[in-house]
Amino acid sequence: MSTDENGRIRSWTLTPSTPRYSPPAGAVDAHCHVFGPMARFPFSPKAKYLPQDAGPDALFALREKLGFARSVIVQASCHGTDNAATLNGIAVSGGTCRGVAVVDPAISDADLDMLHAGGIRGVRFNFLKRLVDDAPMDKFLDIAKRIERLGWHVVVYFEADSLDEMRPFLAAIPVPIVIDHMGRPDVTQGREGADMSAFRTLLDGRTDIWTKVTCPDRLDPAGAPYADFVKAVRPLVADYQDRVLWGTDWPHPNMETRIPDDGGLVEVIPQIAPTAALQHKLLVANPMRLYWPEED
Ligand SMILES: O=C(O)c1cc(C(=O)O)oc(=O)c1
Repeated sequence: MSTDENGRIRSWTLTPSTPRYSPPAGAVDAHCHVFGPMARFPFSPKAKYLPQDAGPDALFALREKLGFARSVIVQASCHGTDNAATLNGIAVSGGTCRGVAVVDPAISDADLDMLHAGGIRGVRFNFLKRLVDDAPMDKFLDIAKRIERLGWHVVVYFEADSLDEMRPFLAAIPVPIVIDHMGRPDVTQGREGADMSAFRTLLDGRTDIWTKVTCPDRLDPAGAPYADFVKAVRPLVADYQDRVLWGTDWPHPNMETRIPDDGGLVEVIPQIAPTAALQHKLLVANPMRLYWPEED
């Protein structure tokens, strides 16, 4: 745990290892965040955690070290619905970042257009009670309908025990859906455990539901080298290879007691995607289709 004199938490390591595995050219980290810097981009008064600054410079330095070319910055809950920090990260990236926003349901069409011009390509709906005060499904559905004209998708974050109540909501969404961290299955149940099976049923119901095969550090209680995560997730990558994404999740919000080594997270990639063809889909072809479709 690393908390500074102002009570601000650091949830990422300052000394990540250099991974032995080298991602393919053009690899995309499709799930990471920026925090602040707070002096320019204050956190939301409703934030459930107060992190130290983790701005674009630190993100780009890590990306370089890990061998990634592009990033998708996902608006972190600590910034609420003010996407300025995310837009700043995209703006200073020279075209190498795109983003996913969190929006107030009352947002105007003009403001959605402004987000698009700033590199946003999706909206995130967060259902974790420890992260947000409310998650109004009817209003989220309205947003999902309004972003269709922009060619965006929605990113949904929920936990495995709420999957059943999510099903009708997800079924009503008219745009592609990306599920954060596979809806947090209990990976110790194994590849055919109840959580993974329920999640596969969801993926089987629609061909435009994608998922991020991310966060072994959050999902595998045994920690590195994340053997249970690998066992449960490798078959998922093989079976849904055209709709899986990978990301570091840096700066790992809330992971202050189990800070992962980012290099160690990259080492997991060739274990869940064991061939060059799978790695290319996971790290290049799939995220490019979703976030840089004009280059596809
Ligand atoms: O599980 C988490 O604590 C978490 C939090 C956030 C966020 O605060 O936005 O994002 C994530 O992807 C994961």
